[in-house]
Amino acid sequence: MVVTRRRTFSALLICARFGQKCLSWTTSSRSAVRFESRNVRSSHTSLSAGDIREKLRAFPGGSIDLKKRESGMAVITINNPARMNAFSGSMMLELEERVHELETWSEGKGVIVQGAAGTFCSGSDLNAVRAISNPQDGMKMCEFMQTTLTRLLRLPLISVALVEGKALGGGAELTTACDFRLMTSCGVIQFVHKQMGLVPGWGGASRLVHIVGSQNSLKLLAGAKKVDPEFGKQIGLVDEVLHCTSGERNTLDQGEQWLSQFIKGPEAVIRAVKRVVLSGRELPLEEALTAERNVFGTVWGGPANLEALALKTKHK
Ligand SMILES: CCCC(=O)SCCNC(=O)CCNC(=O)[C@H](O)C(C)(C)COP(=O)(O)OP(=O)(O)OC[C@H]1O[C@@H](n2cnc3c(N)ncnc32)[C@H](O)[C@@H]1OP(=O)(O)O
Repeated sequence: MVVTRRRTFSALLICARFGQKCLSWTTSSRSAVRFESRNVRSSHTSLSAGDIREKLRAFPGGSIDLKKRESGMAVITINNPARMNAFSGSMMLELEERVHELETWSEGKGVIVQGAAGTFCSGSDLNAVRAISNPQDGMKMCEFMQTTLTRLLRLPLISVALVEGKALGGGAELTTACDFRLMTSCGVIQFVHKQMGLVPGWGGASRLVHIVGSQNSLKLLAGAKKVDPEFGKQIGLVDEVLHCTSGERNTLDQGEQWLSQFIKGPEAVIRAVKRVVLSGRELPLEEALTAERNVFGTVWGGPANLEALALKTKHK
């Protein structure tokens, strides 16, 4: 089904207006959004996802773990340390399930994406890549991951990629599917695709251009340039540098502390903030303004607003 940009983004307006109902729209339709020329194509992942799911299932290993905390912060862990947290086929399927869980978590405010055992993610599992190296399967796998990562980025949660160690290939792409990137002083993000005779396919190039601009994206992709924390901050890819400590827990603590400054307060307000930023990021101005008005309507006169008015809050 080919739809115009306007029609696709009317879904975002529905999200803005009805909040929670947006989640059921997103998840029940399992909509994939693909940009083609000036149109947006909204297609069901099931068009091609059925058979690629079967193929992905044939490459098991590792897991994608999700912990949801009462504080409203969740942690996703890419867990396949024997392969530097490369994505096996089953992990791709599990990521989709975890994103679905977060889409339906109405108490959520933030999510951290990290790798297990001191490194982030080395991209797709090269064993699976070799087995599905024909263009048709490659494109289906890409579509599947693009859809999942687009859904991750569009969660009504503030998301952070916590890069400790290496984020390579698809792992580098995954970092761009979060709102923020934190990196330990010994971390590296590298789009190694060119060295593999590839370009990003999980949506990483499109998102990268939005984050660092086309000049920097060309440098990172055409040069397969290693991004260390200093360079990352300079080009706007990295938001904060964390201490490189031994022990995963410590890095996660630092990440949680950093994120907590942005998710303090009632979930309705935090989720509304994410929605207005998301519509500003993805919609043409007129539609973004409409979406913003609709989101505003969900918090104006709401409990947090009334409480602040009653307390005569001063912003000193
Ligand atoms: C659209 C998606 C495009 C993509 O993601 S393509 C994949 C891009 N990624 C890569 O090419 C990563 C290749 N791996 C490497 O460069 C190095 O292994 C890496 C990550 C720098 C780590 O180097 P070292 O610290 O020296 O460790 P190592 O090489 O001994 O690796 C430890 C074990 O992990 C394995 N591994 C690492 N990355 C993998 C991957 N992507 N798929 C499958 N296995 C992978 C590696 O083979 C090794 O296993 P083993 O101990 O030899 O059995």
